Amino acid sequence: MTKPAPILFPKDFLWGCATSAYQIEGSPLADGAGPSVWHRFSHTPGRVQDGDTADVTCDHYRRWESDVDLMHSLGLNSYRFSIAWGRVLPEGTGRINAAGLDFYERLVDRLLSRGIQPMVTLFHWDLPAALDDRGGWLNRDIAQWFAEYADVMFRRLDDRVNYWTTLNEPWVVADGGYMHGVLAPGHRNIFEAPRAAHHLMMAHGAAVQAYRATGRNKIGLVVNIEPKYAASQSDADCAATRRAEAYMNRQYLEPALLGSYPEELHEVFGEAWPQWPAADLRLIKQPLDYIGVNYYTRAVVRSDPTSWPLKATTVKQKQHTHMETGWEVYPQGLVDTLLWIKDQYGNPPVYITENGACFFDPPQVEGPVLEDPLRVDYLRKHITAVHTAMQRGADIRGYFAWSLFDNFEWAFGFSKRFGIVHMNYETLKRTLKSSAHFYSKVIASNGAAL
Ligand SMILES: N=[N+]=NCCCCNC(=O)[C@@H]1[C@H]2[C@H](O)[C@@H](O)[C@H](O)[C@@H](CO)[C@@H]12
Repeated sequence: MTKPAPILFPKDFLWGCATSAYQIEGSPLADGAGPSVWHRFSHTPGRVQDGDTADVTCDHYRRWESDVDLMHSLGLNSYRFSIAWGRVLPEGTGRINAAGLDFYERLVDRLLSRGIQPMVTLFHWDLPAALDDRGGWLNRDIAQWFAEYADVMFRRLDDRVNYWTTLNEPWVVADGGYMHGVLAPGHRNIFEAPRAAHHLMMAHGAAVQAYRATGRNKIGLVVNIEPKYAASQSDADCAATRRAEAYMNRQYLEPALLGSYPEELHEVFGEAWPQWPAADLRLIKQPLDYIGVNYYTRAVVRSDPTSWPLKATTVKQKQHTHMETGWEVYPQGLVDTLLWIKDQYGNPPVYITENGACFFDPPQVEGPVLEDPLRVDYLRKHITAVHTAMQRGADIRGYFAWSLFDNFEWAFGFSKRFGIVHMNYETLKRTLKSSAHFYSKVIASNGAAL
């Protein structure tokens, strides 16, 4: 029996971790920063589990130098983070806050000095509250507001940042923030959700268009993809699965890549689905250098006429492990997702911009390392899935584990831990988990340690 050939990734493959500003920085109002909708939302009683806020969280705003050194010690060759729009433009447009720009410039310079490539996300959900007061994602003008902010960042950092992302997961903002009201800004309105989604994508297009005027590097869009599998071959279950796939996975990819929306959205939104001007879709469909895919789990879907608005519901797969969020662990779903993108959208360059899991970590035991075997197994199987898809022709350029640290998990507060590094929120001590050591070995061996 010959040993299987060792898994090896390309020499220039990006190996990183991902975070976002509101989730790790803390000090949301320091040095002239303007509040975001998430600062407002987390300070609104009842919105976030246990009343948690990100006023401190990982205190990365003050500990960023040693945090970059920690990334370097793990052997990361890239790091995906986001800019807090309100630190740079406290009112969202107009006046620039120099201290905010300086923070991100210093962070980028330190990353580069440690041989770590920054991948910078311009919007990771923390919209300036001042813009929400002007309608936020419901105001068509936001496309220009976002392009203005993006241009400020391009002009300051494009000489050092090689990878830009406009938006992180527009689906979560539209679905959580406007359809179901469980995320900032907390609206529950089927007429608002498609408009917010559309204006998010117009903002994406306007920022890419602005980038092409001066930019010299790469820019893309990050979407969360959750592959949908019909619970049965019945017409009802197959139709429900198509609706779910259109609503979550195609509603953002297809205007960006094809300049059109899936037909199923008319059925999903009914009278709430507007007739968008063709010029809007032309703005959204800007040539991209890559697609970022955030993958966590899959969904097995059946028809459910009582479920709003999809008339579809997820069928729990009790035979598989689940995370603390209730998400099924299903590595094959990542292979299927990457091959679906390859086959449906012309094999665009893809980065896995987020992949990770939150399990109930064992209580912190004394000692240098926290054991988290379930997360090691999750990462091993999903990184192997990436390699499998690459061997079958998918053009994957990098992988970012979510997340570097345990951090503020939105409406879950601090109750969910996705980090490969444990965060003690009282002492702010960072402690490597065994998943950090595992990931470090995978990077050092370029995959052979899987
Ligand atoms: N049902 N369900 N299925 C899965 C749908 C996942 C949608 N949420 C995400 O992808 C968020 C992404 C976000 O970027 C990050 O800021 C979050 O911390 C992680 C972890 O939550 C993930």
